[in-house]
Amino acid sequence: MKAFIKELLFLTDLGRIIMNLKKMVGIAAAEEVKDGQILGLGTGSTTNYFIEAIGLKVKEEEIKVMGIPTSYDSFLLAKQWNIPVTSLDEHDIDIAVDGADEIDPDLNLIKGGGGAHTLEKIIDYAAAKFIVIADDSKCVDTLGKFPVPLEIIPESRKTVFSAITDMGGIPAIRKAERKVGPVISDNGNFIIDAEFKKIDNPIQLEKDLNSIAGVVENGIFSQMTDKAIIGTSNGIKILK
Ligand SMILES: O=C(CO)[C@H](O)[C@H](O)COP(=O)(O)O
Repeated sequence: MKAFIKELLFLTDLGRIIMNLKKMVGIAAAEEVKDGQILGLGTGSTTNYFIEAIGLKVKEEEIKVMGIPTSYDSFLLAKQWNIPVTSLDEHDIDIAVDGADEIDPDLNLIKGGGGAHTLEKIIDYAAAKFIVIADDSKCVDTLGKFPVPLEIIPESRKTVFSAITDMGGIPAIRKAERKVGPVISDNGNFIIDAEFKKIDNPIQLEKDLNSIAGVVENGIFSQMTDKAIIGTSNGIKILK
């Protein structure tokens, strides 16, 4: 595995970069995991590489760990890799590793591109250490180009939409693919996306959005990331 990391660090073929960068940071995050730890297993194509790298270490009996998945998707992948699964009821989390849709220089994030941000936030925020992994296309000066995902109670759609509009956002229901109608979250709620274009104060907006009745959770993760492992064409960049 070390040889593979070395090979990826010196990748120069731009055509393979994004996928390989995701794999590179997934493997790098797995290198931080110690035997016996409880892991928060994030959701998304980048985190899938982390879960896979942990699965390989478990298979090779390099480490014994347990995972707490942040979605049905990461639960199924953990099962596929024979990573024992537990819950927050049973264990505290040592390290949570998760992806992001946007990362600002203060390590505030927008997450929820996969609609899993509610459980991701519960698990990532509960971890003793929260590491975000991403390729460098996710790094921005100011959050907001990526619309903020929100999980909402379906009955609250109209009032949530008008509250978001009053706050300067443009809300839209996320439409499902290969199913008619809205995306339904793992918790049975609607996922909506609110465009704010430029978020000057993510800490305040995270609080304000969650104060709207009917909002279960929003996808701004402010002030909680301990470390970001960013994949670039020149190798790995660590942000703290
Ligand atoms: O927040 C998430 C899912 O809800 C993902 O972590 C985020 O969308 C990044 O995904 P990817 O690694 O596929 O780019």
